[in-house]
Amino acid sequence: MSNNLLEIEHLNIDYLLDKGDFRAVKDVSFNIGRGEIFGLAGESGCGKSTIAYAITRLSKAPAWISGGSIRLDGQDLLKMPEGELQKIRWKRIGMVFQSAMNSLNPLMRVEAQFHDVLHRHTGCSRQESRARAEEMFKLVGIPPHRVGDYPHQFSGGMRQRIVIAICLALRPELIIMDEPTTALDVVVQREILEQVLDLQQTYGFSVLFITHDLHLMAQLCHRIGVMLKGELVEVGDVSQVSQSPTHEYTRKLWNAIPQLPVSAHPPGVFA
Ligand SMILES: Nc1ncnc2c1ncn2[C@@H]1O[C@H](COP(=O)(O)OP(=O)(O)OP(=O)(O)O)[C@@H](O)[C@H]1O
Repeated sequence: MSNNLLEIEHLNIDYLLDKGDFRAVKDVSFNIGRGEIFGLAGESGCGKSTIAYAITRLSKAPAWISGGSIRLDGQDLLKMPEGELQKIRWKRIGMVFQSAMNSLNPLMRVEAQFHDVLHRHTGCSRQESRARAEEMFKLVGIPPHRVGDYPHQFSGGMRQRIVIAICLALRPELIIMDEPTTALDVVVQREILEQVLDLQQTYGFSVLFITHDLHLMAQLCHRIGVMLKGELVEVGDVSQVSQSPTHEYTRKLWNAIPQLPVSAHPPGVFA
């Protein structure tokens, strides 16, 4: 068994527009190891989210995956029938996007939303999913008795934690986090990411972590890939990419923020 959980090779993604096709992702290749937190950095519009959506083939028109492969445990997700892929989404690959907290259904108690996802993928009963919801609430630091509340009864940070809890409830092997805490204030953001890190260390899932915040990325990730205008221009360990970047653009990115205390702690540990 390869130590890589996810292998992306020569991925090309186009937006098919009236004024002509636009290649947003150009020949991108990278791997994510089992239990690894991999960060994707780069300025707005460089193609990070386009890749995130493509991994579980959630890209919507006019996006078109025009080439390459995305393998999970050796199986090419791009060639898989939709029915099989549906079993992989959430069950093996969890997704937490920036506006995820708004994706909770306002009319349904949180407990019922857990049940929806858990029942669909595992066939579990209401009682079992309630127990699971309570367990997950504890893990993300929300009092378990609140599983019966509606989304509006929680703060934005709590709602984002709930989405993470639902995502983790199925014990996915990979979690894609695209700007998971950008909408939150820095204190809440830090708390949530510390929890994600704890959970990652307990359960050993892999993470694809996408953020504009390089400082945060350097504190959380083991390896980082840097994108520029659709191309992956650099990939390496967090210490190499932050301390001796090989690409001029990566140097510029680091120089644009205050000096980082990266060497003061091992990757994946908050300072
Ligand atoms: N639906 C769309 N139609 C046309 N072009 C799009 C569409 N979605 C994204 N793009 C273009 O594709 C490129 C990559 O966008 P993408 O959202 O992947 O970037 P990003 O790196 O995630 O940016 P951000 O950090 O701001 O979210 C951008 O130039 C964007 O304008």
